[in-house]
Amino acid sequence: MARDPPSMAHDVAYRDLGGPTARCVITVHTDASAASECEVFVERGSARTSSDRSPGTLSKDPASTATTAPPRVESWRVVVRAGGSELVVPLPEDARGDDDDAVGVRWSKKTKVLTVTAALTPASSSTSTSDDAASSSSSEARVRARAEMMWTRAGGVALLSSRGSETAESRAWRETYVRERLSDARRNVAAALRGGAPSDDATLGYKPAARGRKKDAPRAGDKEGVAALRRAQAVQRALVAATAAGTGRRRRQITETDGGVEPRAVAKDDLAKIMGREGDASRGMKRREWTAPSAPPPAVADALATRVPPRWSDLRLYPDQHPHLPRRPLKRVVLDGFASDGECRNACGAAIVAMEGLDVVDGECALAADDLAALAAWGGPRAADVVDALCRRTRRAVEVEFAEPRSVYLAGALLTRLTPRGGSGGRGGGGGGGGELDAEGDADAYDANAAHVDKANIASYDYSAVLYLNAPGACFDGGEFVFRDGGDVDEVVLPAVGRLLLFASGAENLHQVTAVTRRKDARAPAARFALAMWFTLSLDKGRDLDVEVNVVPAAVSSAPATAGGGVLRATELTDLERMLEEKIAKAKDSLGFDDDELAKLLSKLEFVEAPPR
Ligand SMILES: O=C(O)CCC(=O)C(=O)O
Ligand SMILES: [Fe+2]
Repeated sequence: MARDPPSMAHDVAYRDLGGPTARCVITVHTDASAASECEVFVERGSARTSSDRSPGTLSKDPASTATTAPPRVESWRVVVRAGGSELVVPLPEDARGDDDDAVGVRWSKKTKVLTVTAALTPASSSTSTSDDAASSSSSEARVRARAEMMWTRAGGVALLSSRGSETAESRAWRETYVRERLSDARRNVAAALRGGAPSDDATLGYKPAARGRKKDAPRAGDKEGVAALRRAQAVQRALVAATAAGTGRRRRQITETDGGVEPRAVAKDDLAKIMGREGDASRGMKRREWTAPSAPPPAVADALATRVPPRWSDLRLYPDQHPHLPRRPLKRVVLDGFASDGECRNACGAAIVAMEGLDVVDGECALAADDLAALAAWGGPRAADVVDALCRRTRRAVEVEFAEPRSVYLAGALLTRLTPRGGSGGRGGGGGGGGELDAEGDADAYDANAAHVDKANIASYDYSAVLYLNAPGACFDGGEFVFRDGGDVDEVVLPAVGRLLLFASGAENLHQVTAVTRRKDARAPAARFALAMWFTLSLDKGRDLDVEVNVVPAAVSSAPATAGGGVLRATELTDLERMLEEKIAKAKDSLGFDDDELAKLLSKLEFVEAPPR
C-alpha cells in the first residue's frame, strides 16, 4: 500500500563556540518509521553533480557508508531524504566545515528526531593569499612535529613493538593518523584551553573527566535510590575488608600457561554469532572460561544476613541467596583475538587524539565512548566507527557467552588511559571502594586502582566487559586486572592486545587494577589503554544497539590540509603552538617529566618531523 512521503519539519540553530568556530545543529522531526528510511548527504560546491556529493547513508551498518573524495569546498548544505521527501538545509554562504570535520548524525527511533550536528568556521578565516603559503607551510611542519610529539607523549608508545622500537606498520599508521587528525587535535586543544577544560558546549555533550559512573546515581531527593546505593556500597566495603590485600593472599595467573586456564578455540557457531555480519570467521579467537565464587566470604555473608534487608535484591548479589531471581551466571570469560591488532591500534589512536586536553586524575584519563557523535567530534569519524563496531561485537559476545536470553543493552563505555600516578602512589591499590556516594548521592572521584564492584556504583550494570588495546612490556608495567575473591585468592588477568574480559557486574566479581608503572629502561612514557563497556538488561538504562542508530558518515572527511590550499593560517598556528606548549607543561606534571628532560625533548623536537626514538 502506498504511503504518503514522510513529513520533515526542521529547525536550524547556530551556536557560537567562541573563537572562529560555530556549531550548527539541524533538528529534523520526521514521521519516517525507521532510520533506514533516512539518508543524509553533505553536499559541497554549488553544482549538484554526483562528484559533488558525499553520501553518508544513515544505515544500520556503518561499514556500508560509502565515501567519495569531496571537491574543493566552496559552500555546502545538508540534504536529508526520508521516503519520497527531501529536505535541503543550506549552510551560510560564509561558512564551511572544518577540514576533516566530523558531522554527527543521530536518529532517535523513539522521538523520530534526526539530529545533524556540524562545526563550522567562517570561510574568511580559512582562506589565505599565496603570500601566506610559504610561512603556512613551515609553520605547518612545526605544528606537525609538535603534534607528533604530543602524540608520543600522550601514549603513542602503545604502538611500539616489544623491542621498544616503533614498528613500520605503526609508523605508517601514525603518520596518516597525525596528518588526518591534526585539525581534530587543534580543535580539541583550543576547546580545552578556552575554559581550562572542554565545556559541554564545545564537545557535543561529552563530559571530560566524568567517568560515566554518576549518570545513574540517584538524586539527593531520591531517598530510596540513595539508600539502595548506600546498602550496595556497604556490601562493597564489607567485601573489600574481607579480601584485604596483604598477608597470605595467593595469586593465580589466569592468562599464563603456568597454573592458568587452558585456552580453547571458540566454536565455529559461536564465532559466527560473535562476529555477526562482520564475517571473518577465520580469525583465531580463543576462549578461557572459569567461574566466580558462588558464595560470599563468611564475613560478608554474616553482614548480609544481619544488616541487609531482603528487598535489597536490587544488587542481585549471590544468586543462591535470592532463589526467586533468575540465576546470574558465575562465569568469567577471556576471549583472545576478539579484536584485531588494527582495530586496537585505531582505538588507541582515537583515544590518544581524543584525550588531548582532557583532565588526568591520578594518572587516569577516561573518555565517554558510548556517545558516538561526541567521540567523532573529539577523535574523528574513524574513532566513532571502530568503537561502535567493538561495542556491538562485545554485546554479541555477552549474549553468546552468558547464553543470555533477554535483550542486552549498552549502558556505558569508556576509553581509558592509565599512566603512572604522581607522587608516592596516592590512594592506589588500597581498596578504598571506588566511587562511593556521599549523603547527597554524589560520587567521589573514581579511583582506577581501588577494589570495587561495578554494580555497587551503577546499579543498572549487569555485565561488564574490558577490551585491552595494548599490553604490558614495551609500553608499561603493572596494570593487571585482579579479581579479589574470598578464600584469599587473587585471580590475575593480564592485558593483551585484542583480549576481551567478560564477567557479571555483581558482587561476586570484586575487582581492581594494579598500578601502572614505568619500566626502568623505558624510552617513552607508560600508558595502558582499554575500552571498558557495561551492559544492562533494563531498556531504560541502556542503548539498544539494534534499534538506535548513531552513525557518523565517513562522507564528511575531506582532502588533507595542504599549504597550497591555504587551509592553516599562521596566526592560528601560533595560537596552536602556544596551546600545545601549555598542554606539554600540563603533560609534564602528569607524566612526571622534570624540566631538564622536557627542555631536552623540546629542543630536539622543535623542527623535526618524527618523534623521538
Ligand atoms: O581497566 C580494567 O582492566 C578494568 C577497569 C574497571 O574495572 C572499571 O572501569 O570498572
Ligand atoms: Fe570495574
